[in-house]
Amino acid sequence: MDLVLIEALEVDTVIGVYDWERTITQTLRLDLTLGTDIRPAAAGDDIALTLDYAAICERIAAFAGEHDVALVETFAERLAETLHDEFAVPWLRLTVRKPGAVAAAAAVGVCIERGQRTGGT
Ligand SMILES: Nc1nc2c(c(=O)[nH]1)N=C([C@H](O)[C@@H](O)CO)CN2
Repeated sequence: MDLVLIEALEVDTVIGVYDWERTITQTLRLDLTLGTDIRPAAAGDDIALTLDYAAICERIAAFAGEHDVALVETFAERLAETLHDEFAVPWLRLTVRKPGAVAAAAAVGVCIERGQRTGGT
């Protein structure tokens, strides 16, 4: 399986378990590794035959703007479902970091893997 990468994508959203967090927008930092087979796109030099990382970044920004949840776990799980459904991603690893949430830490967050990681030749 080949991998398409998106690193340190910053998106703004309403997120948090505390009342004061319900009234502000916070920035999340996302790392995504998306499983695919890049060979058809490479053979045809055709963006339509691969995962368009620019389109995926736009979709993630829109998703963040539309959603309002308490936990980074919920954000990660729902985003993974959305990407799986809309971009036919067979496997992904998604890290969601919330910088500044804990003063003594550079960031806190979660990392999930979803889907089937198939072998390649
Ligand atoms: N496992 C989690 N722990 C905590 C979360 C979270 O989303 N997942 N969130 C908070 C607060 O919203 C915190 O980020 C505010 O600083 C606390 N723990």
